Amino acid sequence: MTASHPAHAHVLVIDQGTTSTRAIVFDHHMHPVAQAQEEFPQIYAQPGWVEHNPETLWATVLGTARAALQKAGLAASDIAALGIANQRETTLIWERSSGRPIHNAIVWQDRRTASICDRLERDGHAELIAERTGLRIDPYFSGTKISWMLDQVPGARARAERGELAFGTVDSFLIWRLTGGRVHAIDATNASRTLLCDIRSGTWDPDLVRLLDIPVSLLPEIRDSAGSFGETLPELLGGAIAIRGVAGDQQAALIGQCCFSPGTIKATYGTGGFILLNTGTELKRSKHRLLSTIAWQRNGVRHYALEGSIFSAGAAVQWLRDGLGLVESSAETGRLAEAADPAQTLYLVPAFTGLGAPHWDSRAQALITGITRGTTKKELARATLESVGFQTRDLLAAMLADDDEPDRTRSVFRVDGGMSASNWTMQFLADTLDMPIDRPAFRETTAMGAGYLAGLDAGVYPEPEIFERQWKLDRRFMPNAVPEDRDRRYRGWQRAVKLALTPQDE
Ligand SMILES: Nc1ncnc2c1ncn2[C@@H]1O[C@H](COP(=O)(O)OP(=O)(O)O)[C@@H](O)[C@H]1O
Ligand SMILES: O=P(O)(O)OC[C@H](O)CO
Repeated sequence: MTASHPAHAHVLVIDQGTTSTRAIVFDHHMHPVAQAQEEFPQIYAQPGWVEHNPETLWATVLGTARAALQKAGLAASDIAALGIANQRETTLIWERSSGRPIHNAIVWQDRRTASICDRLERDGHAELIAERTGLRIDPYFSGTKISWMLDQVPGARARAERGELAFGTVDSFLIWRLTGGRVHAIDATNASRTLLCDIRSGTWDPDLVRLLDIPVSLLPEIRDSAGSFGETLPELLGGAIAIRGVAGDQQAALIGQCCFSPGTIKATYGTGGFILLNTGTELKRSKHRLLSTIAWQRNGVRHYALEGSIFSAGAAVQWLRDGLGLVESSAETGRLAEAADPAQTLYLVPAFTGLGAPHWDSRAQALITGITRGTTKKELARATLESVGFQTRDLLAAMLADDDEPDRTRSVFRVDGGMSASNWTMQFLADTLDMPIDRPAFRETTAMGAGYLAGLDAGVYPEPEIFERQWKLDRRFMPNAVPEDRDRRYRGWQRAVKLALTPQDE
């Protein structure tokens, strides 16, 4: 990107996501030069539970990082910095002495702590938690998952109190393993998803730590997203590499999409869907059940975002493919949707792991409405893809209602994630939101964002004003729906959602 940098100043990124781990090597112009990816199994031990085997995560991290370096024909000494992006909220606790986890990682989608959340809600803590953390009481976040592990794994609480255990989200766990236990740290974006961090100051909140009964010795140190996280053990990647950029994957995508200005939005459609609106250095509060979250922290200065979190986006497509066996590949859903009968109005509310923003109903049940004798997999595929558009419209409406400058907010909406490959879904999104949707040429924006943070800290990549010039459009989807049809269909979606929500008297 700047001609003065030596050609060996590459950046390696590990993107540890919900269903797969990717590693990408970028050169000093921020061009990707090699990539490796490995999927890993999801563990559904009980209904509503989702776990990952930490050793499998670690194996995929090492495997993909080594493979990417090898494909690039580079050695560790060619890498100026390592960046990490990770699935957020997913919770691990491990032994400080051995680095061995005491339990499988409890994944962000896991609902097992719904009753702990009910108790917090009943005891009147919602306001305090929202004020300090920008979050809501929901099993999604790490805090109640930590409490659950301490209470359910035999001996864990006593060991934690003796200082023998360490907690971390996936970034912390990887930093611990990569540095051989020398660094126990978390970046500010990941900390902001734990339910324990005061996002006004970027520090652990003693009241919340006490409320959830979590020994302070468990907690990692909160650091800038662009900054030093130690060095990898030389034997892991063939030489020591400095870890200099860390961010939760959704925040990393916001950076990779160059949404640096307040009012810009990115939406990532992977397993879930996450829509983030940059609100600058101002911490904005939502009146419409969105989250406030740290977008990144650099030189101790925090930037913030409003976030709408959709728990099932691509997950619903995966269900059609792997659960029902209706399609062989995810991409087939677009072709089926295209051929669906326009006269049928089917709705799928994909509350497979409850509903996130703006409903926050962890017990909501998935449902399909409008089935007739004429319904085929074509209409079901269309309803599945449409559910992503409808859920996004729910969230955009909340963002615009929270916004003092809604016109500015309607100017930049950039998409990425596996599902953004679906032209049919992106056109439906533009139609439903009634605004243009921009898809970038380089879609690994999560890795790009973490790589940018690491390269920026290493002095290899330039400041945001220059970096954002490299963002390139692949395709703009223009809205093209008949307003009456669009709004009638959306009202039908809203009716279907009402049926999926837990009745108030339960
Ligand atoms: N052409 C497509 N049409 C619809 N869904 C797709 C398409 N390609 C990928 N997906 C969905 O995108 C998801 C994978 O996206 P990815 O960003 O890799 O997810 P994650 O980071 O959560 O692991 C899967 O759920 C898959 O079903
Ligand atoms: O790994 P992804 O892309 O599904 O993202 C998961 C989110 O970080 C959960 O909050």
